[in-house]
Amino acid sequence: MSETVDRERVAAAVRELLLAIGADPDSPELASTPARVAESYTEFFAGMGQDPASYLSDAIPVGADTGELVLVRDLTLRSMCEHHLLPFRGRAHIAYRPGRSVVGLSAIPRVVDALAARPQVQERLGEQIAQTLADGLAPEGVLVLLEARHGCVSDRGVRQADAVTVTVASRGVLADPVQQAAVFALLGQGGSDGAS
Ligand SMILES: Nc1nc2c(ncn2[C@@H]2O[C@H](COP(=O)(O)OP(=O)(O)OP(=O)(O)O)[C@@H](O)[C@H]2O)c(=O)[nH]1
Ligand SMILES: [Zn+2]
Repeated sequence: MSETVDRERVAAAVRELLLAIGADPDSPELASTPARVAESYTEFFAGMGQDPASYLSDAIPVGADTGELVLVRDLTLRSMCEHHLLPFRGRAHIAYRPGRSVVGLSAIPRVVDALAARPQVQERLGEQIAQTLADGLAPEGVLVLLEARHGCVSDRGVRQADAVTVTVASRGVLADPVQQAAVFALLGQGGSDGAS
């Protein structure tokens, strides 16, 4: 993994930003802020230097032993909206019908994180997760359900503090509404209390 965030450049930009809003970046209160924000940006945008497919290289062959459905639900979703550079946060639920292989369970949140820690829109993020899993696991089907609250919707503009956006991206047999219904039924059986 290579780090692509240039801390010095971010810090210089934040200093400019503080000046632009009429604040004094040299005041004791704000003197460390540009460096702190730069450090935060290395976390927020850590996915920029990552290849999400690399987390799927250790697929576990299972052949006829493969179960019918794998659902990894209630993953923490953290991303950054590309329009306003404000966070959107919630949950990701990933289902797939395996082909000849499955993948270690921890690989799935790593794929989600690598694609989420970039400037994103929710719909594209869901599609990219679905496509990465479809390419890397050759499953019979994939379904990615994301539910998130967007800072740009809750804290500015329309200021809808409770609005949750739900998106679905699917591939293969899980693009079929009847098969999707089985996943939605499982998701409806408790566990998640919605985006947080
Ligand atoms: N489809 C989609 N829209 C998003 C997402 N995140 C933010 N948006 C929307 O992107 C739009 C950006 O609209 P613009 O007109 O360019 O910016 P704006 O004037 O700040 O928009 P308002 O939020 O309506 O004030 C807004 O409607 C946002 O709510 C996302 O993940 N998916
Ligand atoms: Zn936004």
